[in-house]
Formats: sequence, C-alpha cells, structure tokens
Amino acid sequence: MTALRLGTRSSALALAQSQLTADALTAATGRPVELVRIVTPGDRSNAPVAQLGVGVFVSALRDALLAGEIDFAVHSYKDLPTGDHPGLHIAAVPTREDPRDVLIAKGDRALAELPPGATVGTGAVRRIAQLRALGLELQVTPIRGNVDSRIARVHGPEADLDAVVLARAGVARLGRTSEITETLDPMLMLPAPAQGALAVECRADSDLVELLAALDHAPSRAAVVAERAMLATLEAGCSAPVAAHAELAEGEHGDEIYLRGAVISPDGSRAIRLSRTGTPADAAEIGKALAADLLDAGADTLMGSTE
Ligand SMILES: NCc1[nH]cc(CCC(=O)O)c1CC(=O)O
Repeated sequence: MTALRLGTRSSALALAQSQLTADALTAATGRPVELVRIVTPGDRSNAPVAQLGVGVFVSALRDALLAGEIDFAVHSYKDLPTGDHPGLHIAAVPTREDPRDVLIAKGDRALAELPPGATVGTGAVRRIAQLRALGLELQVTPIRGNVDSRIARVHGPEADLDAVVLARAGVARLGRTSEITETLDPMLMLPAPAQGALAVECRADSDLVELLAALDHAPSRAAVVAERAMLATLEAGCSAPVAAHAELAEGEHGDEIYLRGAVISPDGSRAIRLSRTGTPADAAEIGKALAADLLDAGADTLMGSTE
C-alpha cells in the first residue's frame, strides 16, 4: 500500500507530534505513513518568531497541502489562526494532552518558592500578564525559541534564568516531563485556547477525510471548539491577552462543558475571569456567549492599562 504523506516541520516538537499521529493512524487503520519535511520560511529565517508570527509555519504546510505535495498535516491547534482556511478541513482532533502550563525551575522549586527578584522567562503575553498578576516579586523576561532552547535557559551551560513557563503538552511530547517542577493551577495560569490539542488537516475534497476521522476524539474536539469560539469572538472586540480552558464532565443530564475564560491586562493589574456551562453539542455557542460576557464586563478596556 502506498504510504500517506504527512507533512511536518523539522523542529523536534513538530517531528514528535507528527510521528505520534502517524503511529496512531497506522495502528487504527493499517495505512503506512511517511513523514515529509517541509522547510518553512520561518525555519530558514533567523528573525525571532515573535516578529515572523507562527503563521509562517502553518502557511507553508497549508500551501503544500493545497499543492498536493502532502496528504495531511498535523498542527499545534493553538498556533492556527481562528478563521477557516478555504479548501482545507480539520478531519480530526486527537485526544488532547494536558492543556496546563508548567514551571521548570532551578533547585526543583515551585513558583511560590522562587526567591524575590527571581528571573522567569516566557514568550506569550498571556503568560507574562498572568505571572505579573500573581503579585510575586518576579522579574518576568520575554524569551523565544523552541522548547529545548527555552529549557536550556534554566539547565545547562548557557543557563541565565531561574525558571521558564511552558506548555506541559510540548514538554510531554519531547519526553521531558521529569524536569517539570510545578504544574500550574489553571486558577492562576489559565492556558491558551486549544493548548495541548492537535489539528489533523487535509484538503476538504480529499478521500482521507473519513480515514483521518478515526483519530478524532469528540470530547477533545468539543473543548477546543468552545475555547476557540471564545477567542474568535473576542478578537473582534479586544486585543488584550486571552486564556481559556474547557473541561468536560458528567452532569445530571449527561455530559457538560465547563468553560472558563480570562482576559488580562498586559501589566497584570486587571483581569476578568468568567465561566459558562452547557452541553458539548452547544460548544461553539458557549464560547461565543462567554466572549460576550467578557466584553460586557469590560474586556475591551484592558489593553489600556500599562505600567
Ligand atoms: N507557542 C509555541 C507552541 N505551540 C505549541 C506548543 C506546544 C503545546 C501545544 O501543543 O499546545 C508550543 C510551546 C509552548 O507554548 O510552550
């Protein structure tokens, strides 16, 4: 049988999550899968990702899909733009990894155990804002780079920070969970919408739509749909850092989604945190309604407060 071509970036994380997905697909369907490395403008450039945007990585894979060079691609769902892409289809959202953020700190420390003035590195404005909101005497430092190079800022010959904050999912997929010193409580550090989830994408007219659906995990998809609907609705009205986390639980009347959302001012001085519940079938509506609640509570005014 001809192998299905799975396009992937060459970063360690992209290769790890592509290989995991390839193995799961082969186990579920018997179809062999080969990885095809796509060199993206982002991989060729030395410019910081913050400047290029993760969009460049996604675009190169999507171009290769539409050109028929690859049959499907696996993305970190949180890196995808919120709008649908014409001609493409997300055929599966596999079982999500733990969506929480983690701390990797020197001396096996938790956040509350870091000494005053400790340096904590992280890239995302969402994490920076929530770290500042804790009111600890931390020096929050914006950093960039891949997961390995960020961990190297704490452990290793070039170490120059006391701690870094990362997504648990990325650390787990690279097999480095033993280095985690604290998994951060979502009450304090709410994750990015869709963090820990993957999107398996193919052309909308592809024969593979049904085959790839074997990898879909309905509860993971419902959670991501709720979180991303919230994000998409907020994008129109507010440019402050956004966080979201949906949990599925069995309620009295069947499964229920519990969606939490937060919008934080970049300096951490103000935060609006709200939640909504509903049924998984209404995931998108729950997300939109929570975004409307956040805007009603003043989410659009949070960008103004800076240090
Ligand atoms: N921002 C980059 C990024 N995109 C996806 C992950 C891994 C976690 C995931 O799949 O959600 C990471 C690293 C991180 O945020 O620490």
